[in-house]
Amino acid sequence: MKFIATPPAYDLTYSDVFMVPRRSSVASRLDVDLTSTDGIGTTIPLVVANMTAVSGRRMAETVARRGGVAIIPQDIPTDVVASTVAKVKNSHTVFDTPISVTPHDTVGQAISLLAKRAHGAVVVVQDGKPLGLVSEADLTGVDRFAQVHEVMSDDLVIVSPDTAPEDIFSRLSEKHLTVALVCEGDRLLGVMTRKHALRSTLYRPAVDPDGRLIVGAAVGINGDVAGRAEALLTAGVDVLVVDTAHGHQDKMISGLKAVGEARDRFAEQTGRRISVAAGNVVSADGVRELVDAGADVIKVGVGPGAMCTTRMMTGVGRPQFSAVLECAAAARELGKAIWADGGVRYPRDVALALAAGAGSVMIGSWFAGTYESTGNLLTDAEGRAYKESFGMASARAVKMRTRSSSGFERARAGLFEEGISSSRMYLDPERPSVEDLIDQIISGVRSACTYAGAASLEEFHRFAQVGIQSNSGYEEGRPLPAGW
Ligand SMILES: NC(=O)C1=CN([C@@H]2O[C@H](COP(=O)(O)OP(=O)(O)OC[C@H]3O[C@@H](n4cnc5c(N)ncnc54)[C@H](OP(=O)(O)O)[C@@H]3O)[C@@H](O)[C@H]2O)C=CC1
Ligand SMILES: Nc1nc2c(ncn2[C@@H]2O[C@H](COP(=O)(O)O)[C@@H](O)[C@H]2O)c(=O)[nH]1
Ligand SMILES: [K+]
Repeated sequence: MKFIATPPAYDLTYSDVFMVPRRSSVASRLDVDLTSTDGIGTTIPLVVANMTAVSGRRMAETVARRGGVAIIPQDIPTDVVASTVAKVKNSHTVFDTPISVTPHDTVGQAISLLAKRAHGAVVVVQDGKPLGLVSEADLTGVDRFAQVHEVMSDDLVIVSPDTAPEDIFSRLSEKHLTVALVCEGDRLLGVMTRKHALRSTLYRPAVDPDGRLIVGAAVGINGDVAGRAEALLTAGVDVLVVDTAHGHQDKMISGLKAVGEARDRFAEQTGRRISVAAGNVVSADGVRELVDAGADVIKVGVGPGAMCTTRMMTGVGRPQFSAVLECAAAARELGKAIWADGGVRYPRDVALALAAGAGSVMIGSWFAGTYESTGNLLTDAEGRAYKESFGMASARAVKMRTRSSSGFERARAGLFEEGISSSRMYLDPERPSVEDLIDQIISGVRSACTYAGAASLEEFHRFAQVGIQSNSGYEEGRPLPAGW
């Protein structure tokens, strides 16, 4: 990446910068390969942040199906992470996991399950065999105690797993239906919507050497760090993340070394070396020390996160574009990669982080407002759907994390909060699913690459030309849907 003019002496955020197009020989946005350069195995450069309000099983399987990876947070007990990993590994790599009810379940039960998936349908199944489908329209205005077989539709599109996505799309379009049931014999394997059919030709799932979806998990720097790392490796995680607010500290370095040793033992036993990510830091020195202590990927970002109050509480942190640029260069010199963690609100921010040299971009709060995040779907007084989100250093998260300590210690730890305990992340009615957000981000990034003449992320980083803009420069780029 190069600046088109001498950069200023102060640090820059994503909003401070823009990219200038270059002559391109990349004929189509579909010709851009977005495989991450971080070596984790993702086919798009997106990582879901290890935040309790964001990253769980549904998020993990959905994102991995499109080529990214989710990190299960450090506050989730190890046995729960193990069962989450097992479920993700058992999920189909192409078809979405259905929600099913039996014919005699109630309409109320079906309604409560609908919001668990973005595809908007519940399959009525008896003895493993699908009998019908219920969608929101079938359930609206019906007595909650009615049984689903009374309202279900039995006009179904049933396809075998080897049906081409184009065929599934056409069969659904002909019948004006949204969801196809994918069955092997009588057995329901999964579901595919028209949009899923399109997506399955645009994305490649992120899979492990056995062809199963990948998922990561985090470990903090307190307690039995090596013990948790060993248990997570045994559970089958594909990436381990050693995570704390101030990653450039002694306890991180010793914890990271212990995790690296556990990883190496696991590699000796199984022949598979799992990558370790660690952070957060915002300086080249921090990167070098964490690489030295055994990290393959360095997590970069102090203070940019949407739930994060660190900069306002402490004055500490660094504008994220400059942090990513410096840390990516330091990691690259050592043959390692970084993740740009936090502060991403638009596809342009993802593109700029990749231009600055990030291997992948970590997103938390933006994905909190989706069907797939962990929280329950709530509605406000105006009927708008939202999920509750909170920071991992908020008093709420600290209380959870210190649940085994005394009441006194928990209360004292709660005083050191550096995050928001409760915020509403509204679902975008146009893009309520994390897959919709991924579509938007990835189309933006593909396009950014072709403007730079890049057919891969490595080329994008090499070719990108970046300028500095004023506030009015940024404002000029914003759409004005309501006129002026
Ligand atoms: N990227 C970011 O900007 C930030 C991210 N977070 C996220 O919040 C989560 C919790 O992280 P964390 O608060 O580190 O909690 P942890 O539970 O991981 O504990 C952090 C440990 O580091 C010690 N420590 C020393 N200096 C600091 C410091 N300046 N800030 C925090 N801890 C310090 C703490 O001791 P003691 O409590 O005795 O001081 C404690 O033992 C993580 O997921 C992290 O990524 C949190 C803040 C900033
Ligand atoms: N200072 C804090 N940082 C936090 C907290 N919870 C999460 N985080 C960091 O934010 C990113 C995600 O950023 P986002 O803008 O996409 O939401 C996450 O990975 C952490 O590094 C917190 O409570 N305080
Ligand atoms: K912030």
